[in-house]
Amino acid sequence: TNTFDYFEKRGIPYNKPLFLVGSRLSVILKNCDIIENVQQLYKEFRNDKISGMFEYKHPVYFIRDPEIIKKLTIKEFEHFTDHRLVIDENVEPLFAKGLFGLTGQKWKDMRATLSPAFTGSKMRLMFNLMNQVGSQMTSTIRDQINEGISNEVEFKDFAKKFTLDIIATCAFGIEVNSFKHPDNDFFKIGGKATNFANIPIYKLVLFFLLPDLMAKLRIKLLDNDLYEFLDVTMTDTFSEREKRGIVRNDIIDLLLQAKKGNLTHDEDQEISNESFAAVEESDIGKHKVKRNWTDEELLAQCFGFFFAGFETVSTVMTLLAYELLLNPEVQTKLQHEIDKVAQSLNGKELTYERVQSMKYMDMVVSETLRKWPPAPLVDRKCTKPFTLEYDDGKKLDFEIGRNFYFPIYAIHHDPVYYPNPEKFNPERFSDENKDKLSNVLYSPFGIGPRSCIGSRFAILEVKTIFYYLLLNFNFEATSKTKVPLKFVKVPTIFVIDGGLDVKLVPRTS
Ligand code: HEM
Repeated sequence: TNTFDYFEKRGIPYNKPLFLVGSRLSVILKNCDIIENVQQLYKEFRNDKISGMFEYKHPVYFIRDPEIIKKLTIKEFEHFTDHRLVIDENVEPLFAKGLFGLTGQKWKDMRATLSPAFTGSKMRLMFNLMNQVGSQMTSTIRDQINEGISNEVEFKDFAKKFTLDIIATCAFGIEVNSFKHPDNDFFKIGGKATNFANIPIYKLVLFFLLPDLMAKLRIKLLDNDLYEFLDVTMTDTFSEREKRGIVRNDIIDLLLQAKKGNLTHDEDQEISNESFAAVEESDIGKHKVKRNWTDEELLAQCFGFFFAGFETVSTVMTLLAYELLLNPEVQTKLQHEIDKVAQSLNGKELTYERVQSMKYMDMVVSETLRKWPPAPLVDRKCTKPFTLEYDDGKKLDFEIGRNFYFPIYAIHHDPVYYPNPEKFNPERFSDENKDKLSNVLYSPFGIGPRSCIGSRFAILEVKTIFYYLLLNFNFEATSKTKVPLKFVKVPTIFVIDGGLDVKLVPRTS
């Protein structure tokens, strides 16, 4: 309890901590899910721009004010470059050495090495791989329904198959059709390893409370299965590619180019019709870097993409499906747009440009990410002392190692910024309305130089899959569909309790 007077001394309102658990009792007792937790914290001191909470024994600032969030994450980024990570790189290197876990200069260099792989022009090349997954998998589903297999699906599991196949082909060079071969190792191992709901709560608490002890005892947060599987698969793939000079325009190709220092930001080729939610790369991500990366460091990036992109994208897809069930008029309007694109293609393959041209699709995806941002709370760690001046004369000293949170979910649901926030309303992102939204009020992919590197990849994936699904099927609720959705009471991510049952009714042309 020696830290418990931290906010008192600084005159910051705070959530009274309890021995060992700090402000986290309701989470540990599983009394609330991540959304309820973020909303409680946001509303508790609603008139204060900054409040305090205790993550177990650690004091953490909770920043509610958009202008202060912007200042700390963008203008003063150099003082807050890192995330808080409780995983030791000697124990779980593939996790800790991924972009999310890297710190300081190494993070800057890796970000600059990787960011050219995620520009619009690289996404255009990678689109062919995503397109193949979308079109092949949808026709497998249609065939299966024609053969008499039930058209009622649990959508989260269904969406995971799509996202897993896309990550497998784009980041690992492996082609698996998880609808045809649901028992493939990639799906079995990946699904288990990335499900945070499977991590026992006591383990999470110990990692936050005693990270050094966990490292000394060499206890891992995640199962070994995934590390071993990806390690073997990827090491073979890297050497095979280099030996045979295979080019697939996937992330492995780009990493191998990056390893040789041949990958640069091609700004002149940036693509128009950018998705609204996509984040712009900062100058840090665009600087030229010459650094030799080891195979392990490159493998850690693939692992990181897998980890960051599998659960998040499948969650967004499931919540988008949920909103289409509840808002049939949105589904119909979206299908009109899709049908028009399909007609204009006249039997030819879907292209990146056509996907990007769908305005209503972009509005629907943007609104899904507003209402359901899969990362409801994001953190930063102070890496250089900083004094914040705010509210005409108030001062707050951030010392090295101190963390703060900014609550993406709560800002996206604050009626001051989004009137009637629980209503799913894609019109918020119409041409007339969207420009009123700043990058802090709308930040499903985080803010500033450290924001999500995979935003374009994620959005393209969702749009491509929904193009094929809605072209082929109407989504309908079944007698088992639960409304409203409930979430498993875990403190980390949205996990839909009991999943989402959807009936896929084949459309007749
Ligand atoms: C809808 C899906 C996704 C959402 C909502 C999402 C959201 C986020 C958020 C909020 C962050 C932290 C940003 C910050 O601290 O300001 C992040 C970081 C990151 N995301 Fe995503 N993400 C998604 C999909 C993906 C995909 C598909 C990939 C990879 C292909 C990816 C790779 C990463 C990486 C590597 C980071 C760490 C970036 C860094 O520290 O420099 N994400 N993401």
